[in-house]
Amino acid sequence: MAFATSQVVRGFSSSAVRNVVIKNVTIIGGGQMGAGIAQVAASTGHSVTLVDTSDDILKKSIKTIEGSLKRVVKKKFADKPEAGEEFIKKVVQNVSTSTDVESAVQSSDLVVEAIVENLKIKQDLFTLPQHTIFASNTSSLSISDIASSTSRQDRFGGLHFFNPVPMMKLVEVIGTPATSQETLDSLLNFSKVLRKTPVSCKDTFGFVVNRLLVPCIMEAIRLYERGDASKEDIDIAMKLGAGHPMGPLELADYIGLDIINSDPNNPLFNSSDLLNKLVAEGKLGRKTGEGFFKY
Ligand SMILES: CCCCCCC[C@H](O)CC(=O)SCCNC(=O)CCNC(=O)[C@H](O)C(C)(C)COP(=O)([O-])OP(=O)([O-])OC[C@H]1O[C@@H](n2cnc3c(N)ncnc32)[C@H](O)[C@@H]1OP(=O)([O-])[O-]
Ligand SMILES: NC(=O)c1ccc[n+]([C@@H]2O[C@H](COP(=O)([O-])OP(=O)(O)OC[C@H]3O[C@@H](n4cnc5c(N)ncnc54)[C@H](O)[C@@H]3O)[C@@H](O)[C@H]2O)c1
Repeated sequence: MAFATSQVVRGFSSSAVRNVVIKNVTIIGGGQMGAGIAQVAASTGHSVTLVDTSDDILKKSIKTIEGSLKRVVKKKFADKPEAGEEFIKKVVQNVSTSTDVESAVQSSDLVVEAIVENLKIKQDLFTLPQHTIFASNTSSLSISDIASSTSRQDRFGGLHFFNPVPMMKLVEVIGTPATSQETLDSLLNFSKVLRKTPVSCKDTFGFVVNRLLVPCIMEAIRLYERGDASKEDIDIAMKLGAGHPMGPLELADYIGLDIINSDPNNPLFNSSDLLNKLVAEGKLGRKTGEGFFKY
């Protein structure tokens, strides 16, 4: 770990901020989001350790990263396919895997948690070395609640990426009242090093994007559930009428219906019988081959 002074970091008016230079990153959870975060961190020269509960899952995560990198290099190295192959090799070499969370975090400057959306499981994760910054990629849980299980709340924040991580430019950086300025600066700076655009947000429910996006998705589900419009027409309407790249039902499948439904009792998100039924049947969207649509 080292400290750096960088000029104006978005969201802060001071002309010089002190932040931890992040080189070694541990990502816990190698699913859709964890694999994507590992990929962008490794692509920008970080040494990444990806942690999950089994070697089989981790093998799948590396396959996902390789598949996504192939799509990235197809455009980036269109004229130089050999350089593209070399780039993929280098990035994959920057990623090691582990099922032992305690040892994986020992030399980390930053740990990003991207495991299942469950407060208790997130809180139970582990104890960390002193200097490490801990960040959660939670979609909807309170960062303060997750941090409350640790005695390191000054070095704890939210780092909320968007799916698919390699393509989506935004990162929401969330501070709680206990998060130190140095931690916030470090997370903002890290996001920029990943070539993302960070925005700052307080630890408020859904942060910015999900506070606005999830009610839209839920209204789309209810429209369909009531039979007001077909699922295809709802998606076409929002693509062509509102300029969204995906319709809300296609996007729900893309995110994962279990993730959308992870806080069904929240009045802001107000779940639906149809969504509960699909999740209960294991129809979680693209990742299981069926959600609102079949894949
Ligand atoms: C209460 C709980 C809350 C629940 C909600 C949770 C939400 C969560 O917290 C936040 C979110 O993430 S919200 C969700 C936020 N997310 C959204 O809202 C996503 C909305 N969707 C989109 O932005 C677009 O549909 C995509 C970018 C996904 C695909 O683009 P498209 O034009 O429709 O289709 P295309 O032509 O196939 O692809 C175009 C280019 O992208 C490339 N590519 C694609 N995937 C790739 C990957 N994984 N890797 C690498 N590359 C990838 C592809 O190769 C192609 O490259 P080319 O070189 O140009 O040929
Ligand atoms: N899916 C999205 O679009 C999206 C977007 C932004 C944020 N998020 C958030 O990111 C997190 C992960 O979501 P996802 O869609 O990648 O889920 P996912 O189901 O694809 O992946 C979760 C991974 O975590 C692993 N895991 C579970 N418990 C673990 C533990 N104790 N230790 C190590 N690994 C463990 C699982 O094996 C799985 O591989 C959630 O908090 C979610 O709310 C999701």
